[in-house]
Amino acid sequence: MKLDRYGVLSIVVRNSVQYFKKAKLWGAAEQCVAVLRALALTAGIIATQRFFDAITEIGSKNNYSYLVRCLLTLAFIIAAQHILSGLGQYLLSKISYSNMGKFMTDFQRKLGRLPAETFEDTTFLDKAERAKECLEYESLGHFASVCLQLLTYYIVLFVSLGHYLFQLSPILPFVLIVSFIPAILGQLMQMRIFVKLENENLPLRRQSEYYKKTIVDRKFYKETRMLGGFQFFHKLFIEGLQTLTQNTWKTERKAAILKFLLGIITFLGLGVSILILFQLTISNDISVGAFASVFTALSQIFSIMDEIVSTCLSQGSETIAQVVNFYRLMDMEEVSGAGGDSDFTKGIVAENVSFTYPGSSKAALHNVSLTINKGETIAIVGENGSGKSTLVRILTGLYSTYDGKVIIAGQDSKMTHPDVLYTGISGVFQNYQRYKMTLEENVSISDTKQAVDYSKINKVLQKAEFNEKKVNLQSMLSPEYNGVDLSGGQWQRLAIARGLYRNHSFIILDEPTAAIDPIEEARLYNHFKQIVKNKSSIIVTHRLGSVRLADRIVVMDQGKLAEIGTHEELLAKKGKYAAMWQAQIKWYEKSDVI
Ligand SMILES: Nc1ncnc2c1ncn2[C@@H]1O[C@H](COP(=O)(O)OP(=O)(O)OP(=O)(O)O)[C@@H](O)[C@H]1O
Repeated sequence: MKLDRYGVLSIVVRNSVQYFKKAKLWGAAEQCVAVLRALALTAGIIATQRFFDAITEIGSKNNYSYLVRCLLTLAFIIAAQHILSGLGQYLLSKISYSNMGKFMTDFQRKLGRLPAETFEDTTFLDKAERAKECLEYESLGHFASVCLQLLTYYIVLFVSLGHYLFQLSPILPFVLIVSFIPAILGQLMQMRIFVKLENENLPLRRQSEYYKKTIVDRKFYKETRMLGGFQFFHKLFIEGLQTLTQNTWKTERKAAILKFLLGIITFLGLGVSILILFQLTISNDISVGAFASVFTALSQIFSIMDEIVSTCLSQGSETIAQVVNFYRLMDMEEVSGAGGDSDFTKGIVAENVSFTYPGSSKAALHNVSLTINKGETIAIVGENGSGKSTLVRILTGLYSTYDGKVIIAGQDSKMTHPDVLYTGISGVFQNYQRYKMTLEENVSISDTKQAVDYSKINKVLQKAEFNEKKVNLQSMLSPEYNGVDLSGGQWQRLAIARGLYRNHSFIILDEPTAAIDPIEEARLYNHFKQIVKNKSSIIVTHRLGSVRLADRIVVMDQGKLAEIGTHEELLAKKGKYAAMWQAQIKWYEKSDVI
């Protein structure tokens, strides 16, 4: 029989093995302590019985030394129980923290090795978010710990305690277990109710969190205030919160009634167990000491059973879905490919490339063929959604699940490892990052494999015309960390400097210039063309004044390469480019850029 890779048993075994691999000797120590805790608990009940028996017999036997020995044994066992319990807690938290870090590292490494296009898939992003939550709440460690404790603590406890009770009366362990069945059923029903509640509440909670952000988050608040959106978002936030509270309250009420009814049945079971004990004592089948020890231990036994059900069944079954999601993600196929040496004199060649985003039914690119020669600057223009950025991502080797063929610097992008492809490629994209770090780090982060080259940082900042006087290389660029913020335009120049700092033979500017006016952008791009002389480059923009000096211009339309040629050739063609140029020419009329 073949085991389902994501079935409960497989996942329990896999997660426990991972837990042990990460915790090593500490994990073995934790389980040994769990066995000793279980044995100490049973030993405590037996020692209590012996102690009570010794007291009841003291009048007839006068055996004081035996009584003292029983008392000392009991005291020793109780002390051992406390020490073992503390040790167990210590080991659990020690392993939890160190394992959480190790699982998190595995997870981050895995994300780093997944194909870039995976991150365009919203269902994947949702799964990754849930896997992150699973790690943050230490669910993997807790789940492994619960499963292992089931073996090393609860089973050992039940065998040892059950054996003791069975010796007193074979019916006693049976009654205890039967009287606990309603509690098990109750927990299962509660679990279902709460899982349903969680499924209903999850999207509502995310939405409410989002509305809260629109009011208080730095990214949103300016627009929210300016547009007078506070009341609107606040109302949505309150409505969401009310629905969440109502749902929770209804479920809690249902669960409380259920718990109360089942509690009565369990209480009756407890009563029956006491009656049996009483009967056994009266008929001299068990000693008074045995009655006293089991009677005092009954509530402890019940709370242990309750613990098993709530920890193992309830928490365990809630967590398993998260754990399965985590391992499914960890099993996702990674980017792979051969090594090799890139040769950028061979340029970049795309042949009949088509691409559809994961989860999308419409192709973003259809049959695009394009060659970029060494030292050539290609501009890509086209309307919103025409496929410019997608084409760039494929030409730089970021996406590899396309149809057709792409050869980057002599390497087939589907067969070559991305690390090889990215060597020699640099880029600045629309949503470039504003790192909350120093100016120096913000630039040098694009080439962390080399030692920081300060003169190169200054040079690229100059080339990108970054001229913010109030900062130096060590200035922290974030008001949140007592630093300064830059204007949108300066951030864009800084992003271009970052792109130039990285060693490259092929560079892409994918519209990082929206915060710069059209004339300034055109000037910057013309300057850029001089900087990247002898290197292949791509400029993506909507503003045609910036692309006039490109060696060739590619016009994208609905995922297809509609036109290609120099500015003059495309104007002469009187096609899409010529129409776009006519529409924009007035932007540049009074400037000497074009
Ligand atoms: N993550 C995604 N999932 C599904 N479809 C996407 C995704 N990203 C882009 N698309 C779609 O692919 C097509 C091409 O998008 P792309 O971003 O390449 O266009 P673009 O020309 O760069 O647009 P813009 O000028 O607005 O940046 C569009 O129809 C877009 O809706």
